[in-house]
Amino acid sequence: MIKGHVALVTGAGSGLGAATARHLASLGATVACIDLTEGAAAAVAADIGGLALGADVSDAAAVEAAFDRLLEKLGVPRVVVSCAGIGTAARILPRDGSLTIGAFERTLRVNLLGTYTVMSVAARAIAAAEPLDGDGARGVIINTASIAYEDGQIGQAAYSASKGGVASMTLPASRELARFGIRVMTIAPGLFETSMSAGLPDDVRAEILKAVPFPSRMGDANEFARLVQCIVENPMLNGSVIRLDAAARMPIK
Ligand SMILES: C[C@H](O)CC(=O)SCCNC(=O)CCNC(=O)[C@H](O)C(C)(C)COP(=O)(O)OP(=O)(O)OC[C@H]1O[C@@H](n2cnc3c(N)ncnc32)[C@H](O)[C@@H]1OP(=O)(O)O
Ligand SMILES: NC(=O)c1ccc[n+]([C@@H]2O[C@H](COP(=O)([O-])OP(=O)(O)OC[C@H]3O[C@@H](n4cnc5c(N)ncnc54)[C@H](O)[C@@H]3O)[C@@H](O)[C@H]2O)c1
Repeated sequence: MIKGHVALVTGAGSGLGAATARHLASLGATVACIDLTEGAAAAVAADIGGLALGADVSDAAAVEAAFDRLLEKLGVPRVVVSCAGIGTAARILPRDGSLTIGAFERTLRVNLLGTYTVMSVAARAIAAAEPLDGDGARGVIINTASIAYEDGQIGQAAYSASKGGVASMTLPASRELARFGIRVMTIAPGLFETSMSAGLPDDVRAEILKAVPFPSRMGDANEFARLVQCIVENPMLNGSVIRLDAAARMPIK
């Protein structure tokens, strides 16, 4: 379902998405790279002979338009990996008495609604495609949560809620899309070396790394990409959330 097929990666302009796009291309896939930052997607797409598509995943019309272009240029993607997302750090009750409801809404729109939107548009196209094997497999959708869905820190109520939603969608989505031969899986990464984690305060990152048993380091984006490959290549992986975290459990803050 990789070599000689089309794949779609969102958030492909950076970090885990970029590494996944590159890895799938190295395995013989033709990869469409969606990102809010079209230039970043274009740089990755140019490197791997893929297609760059600029779109905000929280904007359904933009996602549908990007998908229409993907179908026109490359055809139906059989592997869809949603990495697009934002990290939000905001207290429910900051000292200044402000409300952080806007930050919550923005986080849920991108991380949860954006993931649902891409999954919906992709599933519609994949369900109409020819089955690829004796099982009737047509494709696999892999979403990205975070260990914060279970170990959320102070200031991560919005982020953890968004990732908890992504994790919770996995089983019902896999149950519903089974009739179309579409598998749905979620990866919940721990701390990985990307632009997102680079933006964390040094003390926050240091505290988290103390709680990473082995290997006690940040993950490499290629290690995420290799799990994507494993999921695609093993048809028995369906409806589950896989923590990819070196046994980390995040501290309270
Ligand atoms: C990215 C991948 O998915 C993997 C991961 O998830 S990696 C983990 C990422 N972790 C995070 O992003 C952490 C998110 N949280 C934060 O960054 C911080 O909590 C925050 C920026 C929201 C707040 O920062 P913080 O340092 O607490 O500053 P601030 O809110 O001003 O509070 C300073 C002090 O005032 C106190 N205070 C804050 N709000 C208060 C209030 N409403 N009333 C009274 N006291 C208050 C706090 O107790 C704090 O003291 P503390 O040291 O005992 O906590
Ligand atoms: N890096 C980590 O430690 C870590 C850990 C757990 C989960 N995650 C999750 O992994 C995913 C990838 O994160 P990353 O570390 O590679 O971050 P990153 O910031 O390096 O990459 C995220 C990419 O998503 C794009 N993006 C953001 N909002 C978008 C939107 N509305 N529409 C389209 N594209 C958008 C950004 O432009 C960026 O290129 C995110 O969902 C993140 O929450 C990251």
